[in-house]
Amino acid sequence: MRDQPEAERPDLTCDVAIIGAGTAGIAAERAARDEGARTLLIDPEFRGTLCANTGCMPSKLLIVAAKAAHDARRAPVFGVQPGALQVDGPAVMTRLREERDRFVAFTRESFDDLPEGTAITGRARFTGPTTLVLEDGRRVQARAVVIATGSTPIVPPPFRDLGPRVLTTETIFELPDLPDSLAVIGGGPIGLELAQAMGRLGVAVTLFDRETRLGKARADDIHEALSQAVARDLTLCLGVDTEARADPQGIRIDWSGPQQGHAVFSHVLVATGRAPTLDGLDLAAAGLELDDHGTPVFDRDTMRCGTSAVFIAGDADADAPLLHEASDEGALAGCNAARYPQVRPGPRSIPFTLTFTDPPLAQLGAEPGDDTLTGRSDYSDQGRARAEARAEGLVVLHADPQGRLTGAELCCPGAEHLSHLLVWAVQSGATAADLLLLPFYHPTLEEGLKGALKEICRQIRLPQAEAPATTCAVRDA
Ligand SMILES: Cc1cc2nc3c(=O)[nH]c(=O)nc-3n(C[C@H](O)[C@H](O)[C@H](O)COP(=O)(O)OP(=O)(O)OC[C@H]3O[C@@H](n4cnc5c(N)ncnc54)[C@H](O)[C@@H]3O)c2cc1C
Ligand SMILES: NC(=O)c1ccc[n+]([C@@H]2O[C@H](COP(=O)([O-])OP(=O)(O)OC[C@H]3O[C@@H](n4cnc5c(N)ncnc54)[C@H](O)[C@@H]3O)[C@@H](O)[C@H]2O)c1
Repeated sequence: MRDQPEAERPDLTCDVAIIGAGTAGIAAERAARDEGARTLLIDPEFRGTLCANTGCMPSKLLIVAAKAAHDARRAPVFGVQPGALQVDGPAVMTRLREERDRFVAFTRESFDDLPEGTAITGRARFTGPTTLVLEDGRRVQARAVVIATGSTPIVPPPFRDLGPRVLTTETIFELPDLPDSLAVIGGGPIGLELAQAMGRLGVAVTLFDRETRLGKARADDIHEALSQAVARDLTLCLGVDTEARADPQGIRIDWSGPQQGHAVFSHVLVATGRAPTLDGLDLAAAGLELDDHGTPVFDRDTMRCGTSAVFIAGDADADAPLLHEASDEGALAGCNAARYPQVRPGPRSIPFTLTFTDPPLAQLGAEPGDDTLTGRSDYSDQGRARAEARAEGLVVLHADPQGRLTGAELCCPGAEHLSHLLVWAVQSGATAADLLLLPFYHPTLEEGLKGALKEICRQIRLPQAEAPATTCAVRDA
């Protein structure tokens, strides 16, 4: 530094500068510090993670309120009469925000544990391969940089500039009351989860998507189960183009394609995807190679961008925009940034997505190939699901020619838990026969997996023996 002219001398120096204090950035900072690096964690707001503020947690809080309404509405199936159902919209939104704020406070408290001088408030942009400048003019020089700037909702042109009735996940959780009616544009995880929850809370919801496939469901029968389920709570309008304009009563949506029509909604939720937050970072100054979408080209085993000293993690890399991936990628990026130039590949978990509809949609592992074995379990008459009056959907398991499980698709009651068991089984290298030898308690949703596991075993003559203690004959003896 000493031979740099004073005007170019950095105000702040460190081994690893992390841009963005969300889940990925927090994990990167911790991992780099654990490796002995001097770190700076830079964020304009330090408001806590997206997950806690406007992502996973508030969306799940809305979903649990919707579940309470749904359970009350279907209680008469069991002979239980809860009386006339009333949903208190302001109370739903108040509880959501109170609980959300608790989660946010926890993520903010983690900033208090940072070593003094580590948290730097400001918006960063590159001025060179490992140099940054903050809005207030402070210059930062690092040995390596981690980009962990997250993502931002995409709002297509027809929905821009129509005022506060057009919502994104940045604004929907701030509503003082539930909307009277809601058009949801986009049937990905965000659109599906929030549309079904709002529908169950009594909001008249129509979900529009320009594609005919919801939630990127990979298998036709899984998609069929999902769309049948959500269509009970809302109106589906798929494969259509939408136009929007302001109307005295709200927002008018005109749609065209296989179906045509128009309607006025009090609010519109735009859930048409999220883009990495890379604008304003001046990636050109960092000299990074960019893909067609302007995202740095990086190695997902090391999180390194090309041959540079820049690493990327979380939604910013547009690879797998999920909480557990942001956390894992952050840790890997931070570790490698601290060790730079000694960069090593880190472990990556197998692909796993879970959309919290009811029933949930879960997909894990690789897509099936030509030699993939498949086994199915039908949940439309599964014992425990039937007892709970929610028997529907199916599980499809995939295995390699030796019977080793490689992936699964689920849309059935309990899929969020069943898919966890299955992803653990896949990651541990278990075969279908191995799982059949494990205990299955009765009567559970897990028992429903046996049909699919046996079908795989039959195809390659693997033993279909079950763990003896779980068979009725032994239990009854
Ligand atoms: C409604 C919704 C529901 C979701 N539900 C789930 C779910 O159930 N399960 C799941 O696994 N995932 C879910 N996700 C996805 C998950 O929330 C994200 O993948 C994850 O939170 C991304 O973390 P991140 O660290 O990449 O980004 P963030 O937490 O957004 O952090 C990015 C940080 O970068 C900062 N920043 C941006 N630009 C700059 C700059 N120039 N300089 C300095 N700082 C900057 C921002 O201020 C921010 O603090 C959901 C997302 C949404 C929107
Ligand atoms: N449970 C979870 O894990 C969870 C929940 C919510 C969000 N997320 C994460 O957030 C990310 C973003 O979610 P998302 O649902 O916004 O995005 P997405 O990209 O997954 O889905 C967007 C949907 O909008 C549709 N679409 C795009 N442009 C459109 C247009 N102009 N008109 C009509 N439809 C249009 C697409 O066909 C697609 O179905 C997801 O990829 C996921 O990783 C995860």
